[in-house]
Amino acid sequence: MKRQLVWLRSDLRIDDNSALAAAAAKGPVIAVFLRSIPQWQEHGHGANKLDFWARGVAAVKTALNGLNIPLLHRDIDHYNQAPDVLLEIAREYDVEQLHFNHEYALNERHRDQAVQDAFKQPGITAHGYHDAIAFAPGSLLTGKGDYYGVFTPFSKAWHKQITADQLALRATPQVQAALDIQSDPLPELPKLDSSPIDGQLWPAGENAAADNLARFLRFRGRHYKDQRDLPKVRGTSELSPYLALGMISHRQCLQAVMSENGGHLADGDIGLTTWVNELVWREFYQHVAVGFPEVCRYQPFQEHTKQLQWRDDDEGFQAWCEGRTGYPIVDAAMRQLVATGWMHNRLRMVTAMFLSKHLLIDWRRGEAFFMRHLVDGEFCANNGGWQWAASTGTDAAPYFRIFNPTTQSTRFDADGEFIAHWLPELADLPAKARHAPPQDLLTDVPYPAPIVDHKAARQRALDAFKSLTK
Ligand SMILES: Cc1cc2nc3c(=O)[nH]c(=O)nc-3n(C[C@H](O)[C@H](O)[C@H](O)COP(=O)(O)OP(=O)(O)OC[C@H]3O[C@@H](n4cnc5c(N)ncnc54)[C@H](O)[C@@H]3O)c2cc1C
Repeated sequence: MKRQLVWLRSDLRIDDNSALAAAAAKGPVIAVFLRSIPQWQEHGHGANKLDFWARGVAAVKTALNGLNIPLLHRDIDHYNQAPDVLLEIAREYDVEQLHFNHEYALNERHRDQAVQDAFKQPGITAHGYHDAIAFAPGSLLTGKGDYYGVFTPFSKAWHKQITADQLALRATPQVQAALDIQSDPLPELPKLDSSPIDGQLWPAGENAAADNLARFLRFRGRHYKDQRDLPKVRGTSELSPYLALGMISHRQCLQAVMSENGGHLADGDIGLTTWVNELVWREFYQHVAVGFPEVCRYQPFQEHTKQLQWRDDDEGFQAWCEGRTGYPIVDAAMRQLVATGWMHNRLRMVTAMFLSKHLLIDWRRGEAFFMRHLVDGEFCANNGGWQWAASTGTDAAPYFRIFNPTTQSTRFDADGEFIAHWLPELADLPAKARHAPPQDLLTDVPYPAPIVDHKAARQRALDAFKSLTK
């Protein structure tokens, strides 16, 4: 029987993996991973994500080997080397078909098209599967046949049209007869410009992801709506790194919700259905990347916002990066990001808005900084989130909606515990004073005064947006 080659990328799991299931149904399987560190660095990924990725590959290798599926490992510098490297493997190992799951950002789509073209050869083909999201981009469109540029109608259409087939879990391959092919040893990560965070913070692999999901649904899912905005509470799933690298699938998440929620995704427990909505947001931004590919070239979704005159302010940017803005909630969040590779969603919105509105610094600088530190860094969600905050994107926050960081702080970290945790220098202040410490309480405390005045900065941003012509 001819062999099947599965090319793993951001789908590092053996359960519920469309490409792997399809390959295993056809014949003996070999898997391959192409490590593309220079290319991923060009895409802005930093040590945290690269390390998590490497650990994920190690975990999937163990799982594949348990099925007698060998994992080959190749290093390439750039995606344009992928077609040749894959063809060479296909020829060497007598492969009939290459199988992979689609990725939707622009460079990845170009890479995959080039691979598919290269595989149009006698006796050898390549097949891509829509696996990472429920609807293939282009299959969920507005009445006019356009991609959705607004979330709410997208979400309504998603819930209306979703089918049991789309949600059905793909078969896990059976153990196959051993092949006379050894897995490659996995190389160490090369020296990067910074060290990754402690790997124990984010254990990699599908077992860790499944445990996280089970714990979330058991203990926190039903409280999600009430607790998801409170950064000091562990109220969200913390599954984003696992979803970003496919150590768990959206189908596994949705099936688990349905079994907790009487088979429903949109009705039933409000905590669980609110959580489903976040998974739909994830899917929405992946459709946006395909429907509006300019966003993948770091262009604003809202064309007229190209006119915005962003401020050149390296000092302000540095203060934001290092958590020294004098706005405790912003600074605490930035320190959480740098220390853990993750930031709470509410605070991603607050810090992104602070950079793009209060400091009027180009959102792309913030997007890149997030990408460099996030262990869950994923182009579509990160770009979507940043463009939302900067009022340049789909569903953009209207430009005049500018979060007051201090109000956000008193609302979502009422007792200042999150601030005290990440800014221990403020922990001895009375809880209420931690949100906007009065200068007289800071005489012996090494904490800066606010680098901008909220009111004045807000007005500056409003003026900048008002001056744009549509
Ligand atoms: C400026 C900014 C940048 C962001 N960058 C990223 C990023 O690089 N990678 C990333 O996965 N998410 C990003 N998000 C979305 C969101 O903040 C994270 O997905 C979420 O905080 C992850 O925590 P969680 O897994 O506990 O989420 P939960 O609240 O448990 O949500 C479940 C899952 O839904 C998805 N999700 C939730 N919210 C969103 C959203 N707004 N957009 C898209 N998907 C969502 C994630 O996959 C998440 O794991 C960003 C948001 C903003 C505002």
